[in-house]
Amino acid sequence: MLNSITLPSPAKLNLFLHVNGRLANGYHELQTLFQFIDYSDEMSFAVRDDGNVCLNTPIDGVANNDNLIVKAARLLQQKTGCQKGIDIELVKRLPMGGGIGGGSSNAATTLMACNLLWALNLSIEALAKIGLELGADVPIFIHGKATFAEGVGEKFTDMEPPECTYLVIHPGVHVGTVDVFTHQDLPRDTPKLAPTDLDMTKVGNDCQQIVCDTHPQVEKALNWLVEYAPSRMTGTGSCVFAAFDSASHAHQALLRLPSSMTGFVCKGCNISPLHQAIKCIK
Ligand SMILES: C[C@@](CO)(OP(=O)(O)O)[C@H](O)COP(=O)(O)OP(=O)(O)OC[C@H]1O[C@@H](n2ccc(N)nc2=O)[C@H](O)[C@@H]1O
Ligand SMILES: Nc1ncnc2c1ncn2[C@@H]1O[C@H](COP(=O)(O)OP(=O)(O)O)[C@@H](O)[C@H]1O
Repeated sequence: MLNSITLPSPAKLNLFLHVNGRLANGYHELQTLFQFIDYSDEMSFAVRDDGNVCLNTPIDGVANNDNLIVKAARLLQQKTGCQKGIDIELVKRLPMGGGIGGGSSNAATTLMACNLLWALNLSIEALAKIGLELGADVPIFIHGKATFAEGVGEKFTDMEPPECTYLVIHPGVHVGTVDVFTHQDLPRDTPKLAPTDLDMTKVGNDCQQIVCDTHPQVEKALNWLVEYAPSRMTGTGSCVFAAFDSASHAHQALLRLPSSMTGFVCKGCNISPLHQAIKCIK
């Protein structure tokens, strides 16, 4: 019986992001293409018999009770009546509030790991439904395949975009998702696309302009990156990315990055590194 496990908790990019409308509950209807990247936090889990959920590596500025990791494990206990607990260690690499989904990914990895270690045998669909209660982006990390997502991000049509090499830049600012979605100037009326009609040359990120207006550092990062390749923001920001024709060209550009920004080179993955790792264990 498996008692402990170490898993990656990868980031995602929104290769495009359209806002199609606003629902009565204030949430927005979106269309987006999610792709995972091979740049991840690392999470280790070990079963406890006393029922406690212990995150032994707290994140600065995030109380453990507010941490999506702890919330995910407790929600799973509550949904299943499981009496077991869990010790969790996190190595944080993903910038927070960067639109690359670190918190949501950590929650998804926790749900997947506890499902295995507590021998709950919940399906991916059941875990994704539980994950949606924690955040709109959690289900995609449980789904684990690059996908065209609709609704608030829970209706999926799987796709296989090219697994490009990306340079991802963090402009050194945090952008709050709520601030973007409550901004009066956010365009909210982009017509819906049929997934089969998706043409990547004709789509963009509807949140990008207002984030550039409110956070000039994001615009600066986009303008720096566009000298090398077409650049775009992911999610509600603040990270921006561009596809490069080789890892060495991306690393050469990274060496010239202004000191106010940080960045990393990664590769797009149409199967999440989390799911690749779990497949190797099973
Ligand atoms: C828009 C995306 C695209 O990937 O942005 P990023 O957060 O990744 O940048 C995500 O769907 C975000 O997902 P997530 O970060 O899990 O959002 P949640 O915690 O569920 O919601 C945070 C807040 O964003 C707003 N929100 C979120 C999702 C959505 N479809 N409509 C919204 O209006 C709501 O105000 C909500 O209170
Ligand atoms: N495990 C976690 N990792 C990162 N952020 C978390 C976590 N738990 C809660 N949060 C909160 O969620 C916010 C958004 O984090 P994150 O998911 O990294 O950004 P984004 O949604 O922009 O991709 C953070 O600023 C933090 O306050």
